Parts: sequence; C-alpha cells; structure tokens
Amino acid sequence: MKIALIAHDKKKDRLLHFTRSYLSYLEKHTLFATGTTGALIHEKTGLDIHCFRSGPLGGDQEIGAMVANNEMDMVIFFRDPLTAQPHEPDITALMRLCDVYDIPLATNMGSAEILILSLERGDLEWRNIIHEDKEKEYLKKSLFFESIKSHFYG
Ligand SMILES: O=C(CO)COP(=O)(O)O
Repeated sequence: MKIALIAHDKKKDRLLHFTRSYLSYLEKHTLFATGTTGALIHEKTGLDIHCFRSGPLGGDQEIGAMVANNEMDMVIFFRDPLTAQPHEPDITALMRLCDVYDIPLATNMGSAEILILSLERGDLEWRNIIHEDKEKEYLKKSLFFESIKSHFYG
C-alpha cells in the first residue's frame, strides 16, 4: 500500500515517535512524505521514503494529486490545529480530496494508530480491489485503442 506521512513542525516529534513504534509495519509499504517530514523520518529511522516538496512549497498538493489519481491508499497527517499555516488552503484541499476519494486519513496519533493496526490486520484489502479494477479498466482502454489503431492503420 502507498502511505503518506506528513506532520506540521510542532507535531514532527510525535510523528517520529509513531514511525519508530510502527517501523516494522511501515517498512512493508511504499512511503511518501512532504519534504521536511520525509527527510527527518528517513534520517532518524532509515525508512525508505519518497520526499515531495516541503508542505508550504506544494508538497501537500503533490500528495493530493496522488489521492485524486487513486494512487494513495492512506494519509497520516499530524496537523497542528493551534498554529496558523501559510498554506492552509493546500491543507484543506488535501483533506477534502481524501474525503472525495474515501482515502483513510488520520490527523492525530489516536486515529493513526487505529489506521495502521487495521492496515496490518488486512482491513484495507478493498484498496487492492480498487487498484485491480483500475488496472483492468486501463487494460480495457488500451486494448480498445489498439483495435482502433489496427482498424485504421492496419
Ligand atoms: O506543512 C506541512 C504539511 O502541511 C509539512 O511540510 P514539511 O514536511 O515540509 O514540513
């Protein structure tokens, strides 16, 4: 599964604690993060993680694009509700897209633990069905285009 890990500055320690505690679970998956969060997690835990741009520079939007393309299976986003963020619209947009596409989103430690435990238990297998359907749809489309191409161009 593809998991995004994001934390605002005052929540980064907490997310680090979370990743250390669930390291053996997380390392089985493909991890993504906003720039500063990802660099920190990689440095402190050694986890392989794809880092997008820093949040204020577009990282939340890059993760949002994956959500919109149904390429992200879970978002763990330790938000700081007590500090104003310069890129608040990007944050709202990312959470909105999670709601649009029914992507599991945890915005604090309590819900993140529930999500990661349920992922480990296999409760998110429905995401694989969605990926398989998407692949079949893609295959169907490319076969369709192949047949049109050979019809017109031989
Ligand atoms: O601001 C963020 C999410 O909105 C996090 O960005 P960084 O990981 O680059 O600090």
